Amino acid sequence: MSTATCARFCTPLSSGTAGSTSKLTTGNGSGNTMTSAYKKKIPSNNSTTANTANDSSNTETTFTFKLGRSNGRSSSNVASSESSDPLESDYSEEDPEQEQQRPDPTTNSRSSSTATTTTSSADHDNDVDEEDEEDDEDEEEGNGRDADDATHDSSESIEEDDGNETDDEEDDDESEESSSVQTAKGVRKYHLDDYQIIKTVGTGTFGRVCLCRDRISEKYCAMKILAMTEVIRLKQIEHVKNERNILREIRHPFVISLEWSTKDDSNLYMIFDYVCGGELFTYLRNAGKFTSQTSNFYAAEIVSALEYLHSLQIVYRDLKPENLLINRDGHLKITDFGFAKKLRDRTWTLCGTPEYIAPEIIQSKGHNKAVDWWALGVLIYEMLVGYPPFYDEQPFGIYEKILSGKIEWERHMDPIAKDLIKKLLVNDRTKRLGNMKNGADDVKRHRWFKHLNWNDVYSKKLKPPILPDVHHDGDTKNFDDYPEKDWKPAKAVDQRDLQYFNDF
Ligand SMILES: Nc1ncnc2c1ncn2[C@@H]1O[C@H](COP(=O)(O)OP(=O)(O)OP(=O)(O)O)[C@@H](O)[C@H]1O
Repeated sequence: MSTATCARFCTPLSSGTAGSTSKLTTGNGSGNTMTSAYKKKIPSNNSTTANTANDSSNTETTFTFKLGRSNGRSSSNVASSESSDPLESDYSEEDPEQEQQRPDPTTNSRSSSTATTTTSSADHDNDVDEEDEEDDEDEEEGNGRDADDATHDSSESIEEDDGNETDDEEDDDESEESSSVQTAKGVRKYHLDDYQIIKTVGTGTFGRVCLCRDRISEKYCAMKILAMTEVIRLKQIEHVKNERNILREIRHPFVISLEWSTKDDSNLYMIFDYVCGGELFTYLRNAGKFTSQTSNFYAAEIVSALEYLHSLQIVYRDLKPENLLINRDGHLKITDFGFAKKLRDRTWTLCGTPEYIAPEIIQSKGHNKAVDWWALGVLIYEMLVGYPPFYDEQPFGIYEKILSGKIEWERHMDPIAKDLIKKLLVNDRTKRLGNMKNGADDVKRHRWFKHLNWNDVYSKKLKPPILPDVHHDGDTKNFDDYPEKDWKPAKAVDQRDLQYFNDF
């Protein structure tokens, strides 16, 4: 989710009220109960509305949408359980010549959706024997080692799907409202009361993110507060636990740092460093598009982070400008690990934001970290052009365009950047840059990054193209205002439900 924003270019499904959820049966449109659409303004007076529209595709898949991850952008969590391949049937008669419908860059609308789907084993095996083929450049050679060498138990439930693959949870005693944590300065006993909540800076499906001040260290931090009732209702227990567990494991200059997490009987709490510059999304919409140099800077920091995450077998799965925060020093911090997952092989959870979803996710083929490289291609395109390469007013239209593989190119686009995007937006993931035998090195060695010293990237030695306008570390001017009176205390969950979060 995000702040200061807008709906995405496309609009998912039907409209509703912020914070609620929706269930959609694709096909005849029956079964839709929708959720939320935020209406927000971007600071630059670009007003935006999160439009939503009824979907009318003809499959029998049930989707549950989680909306309102960002102000003005709706995000959706899709749980699909009735069809082994929910989207494929819609693409049999696609028209490859169909003109790409261009988004109006003056609207700041984006719908994001995340889908969780349980598919049949038949589908899972579709791709298992894919092999790499040589591409037209050295850097693209590979053997597709990441692509699909395993089978998967398709009968997993949504929770089981993610939960089973997050077997790195440690037993710990940190599931109290206070806990002792080893810090650089020794053991600290953390309490929720240590944090003085100052202001809401973001909202999400399950709650909100607040700027707060650590009374002990006097540092500003961001507290993500998730109402357990909502997490349970939206069947996101395992995603939230994944998020916490993965965040505890990682440390990287361009990834948000989790300081502490806890719960009480109504909420889950995660405390992060506060990133006061706001979202890259806001800067991009205000600028219209970025120069090749600016895009290159942000892309490089993302490549560095993705390489790190993938080295830990973590697939991020939600790359988009809304989830990229700009720190006071101008460097990026990737946030929102709600869809990140520790992989054993492939995973079948359908998730992401429509414009950023890779073809193999749409086709329920099982996917791996290649989806992040696909999303990087979408992101670089969006930074350079101002809107994403696959656009339609409805998610199914977006999916259709993604599968068609047809991309419209701006005449004056940097040809070297275009070459990289083309190599990332390859439908066959075994030929996708980043997912071949040299992994991230192939991306790092691409000509668009030729001038970079990657150690300098990691060490934040590159000069940031944008320095956020902030006066102090706790400045909230880059975030929208949220009426604080809108927040009612979350309901306490009963003991039985509380057990779902025993290890949080
Ligand atoms: N560490 C942080 N510092 C500053 N702002 C933050 C921080 N973390 C999150 N935010 C703001 O809060 C918003 C919501 O955060 P996040 O996306 O993590 O929440 P979420 O509940 O997972 O959202 P969603 O329901 O869309 O998945 C972000 O888009 C960002 O604008």
